[in-house]
Amino acid sequence: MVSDARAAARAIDAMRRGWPIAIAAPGEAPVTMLAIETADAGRLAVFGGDYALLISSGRAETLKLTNQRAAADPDLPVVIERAPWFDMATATALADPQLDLATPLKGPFRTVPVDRPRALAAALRLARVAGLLPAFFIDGDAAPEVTVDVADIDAHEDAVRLQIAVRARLPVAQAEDAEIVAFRSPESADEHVALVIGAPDGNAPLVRLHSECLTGDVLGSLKCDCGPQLDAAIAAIKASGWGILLYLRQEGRGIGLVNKLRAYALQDQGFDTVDANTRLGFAIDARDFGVAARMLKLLGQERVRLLTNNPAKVAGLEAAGVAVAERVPHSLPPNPHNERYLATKRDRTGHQL
Ligand SMILES: Nc1nc2c(ncn2[C@@H]2O[C@H](COP(=O)(O)OP(=O)(O)OP(=O)(O)O)[C@@H](O)[C@H]2O)c(=O)[nH]1
Ligand SMILES: [Zn+2]
Repeated sequence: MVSDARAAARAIDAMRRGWPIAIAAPGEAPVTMLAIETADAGRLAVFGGDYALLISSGRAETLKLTNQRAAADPDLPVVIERAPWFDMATATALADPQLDLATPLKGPFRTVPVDRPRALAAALRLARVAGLLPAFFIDGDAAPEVTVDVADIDAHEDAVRLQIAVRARLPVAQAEDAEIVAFRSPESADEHVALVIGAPDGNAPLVRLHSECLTGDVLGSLKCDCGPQLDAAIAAIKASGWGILLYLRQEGRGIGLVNKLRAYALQDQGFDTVDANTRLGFAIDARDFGVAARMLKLLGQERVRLLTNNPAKVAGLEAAGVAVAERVPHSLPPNPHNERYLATKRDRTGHQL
């Protein structure tokens, strides 16, 4: 099958509108699916058939529905066999952890062996990219709006076709001698940008990979350290002579704004940042730093000094062919609202604070 760069984008659009799609993987029968979050009783009736339910293994673990699996791996899907009493409310309770504590899950549910692992895992990835809860009705008889091949979904997430779209001078409050560079790829609507501060001086640039955080960067949220880290990164780069801030459109560590805010709502119920992601059915960190490496290479930089406390950022750049000559710590004083968040990063996600 010839890869169709637009197929994944069309499938994402269809899922967000509540339309059925199909995913095909080589050697597997195609899976027809309807995202639970955007479905309703009418759409489910049209989807019809003897549908089953698809959730991630992290979500299944939370619901104690694991498929004879030892450890939760968010990439491995779990399929729940159709029961005659299934309806929208049942599916919503499986998909959305908001009511886990308030309303105990009804059952019994029976999981069945996963017969099309690649297509089903790709569905969960596509839901994350679409910013939806990773949960689907599958195997209805409705005709899909679009059929997407797993190769198209891989291409959608691959930065290989990323290019510089435009460069312009952008004096900013902390650095008047800055230039903004915007990047685009044909597959993805994400427009990542780089802020190049100062002029190359022969030394490896001081680089910061900053993942988008609307609440912290724009609204001054005290729940995280993003806003102060952003300001301090620009100041540190300016003070170092020259360097590059990459502003990556990876809101919520790659799960999107709405899903991050769902995680915040779970944090209001007492779960920490790690458990909140797992309860939603996502990986703890869904980011791929290959895109950052590609941006640095397009800017001619294959050796950097990296401002971070996160070893995964160092490893991600190195794996994608950008040498990290030095890791420069980037910690800011905690406030009463983000103390626990920072402690969780240190204790559960390996941050070197
Ligand atoms: N899913 C989720 N994302 C969050 C939460 N709090 C902050 N974020 C996101 O985490 C990202 C911020 O991480 P960064 O500061 O880039 O990186 P880091 O992994 O903390 O590593 P450092 O380089 O050491 O700062 C942003 O995309 C935020 O939106 C949360 O509770 N849940
Ligand atoms: Zn933040």
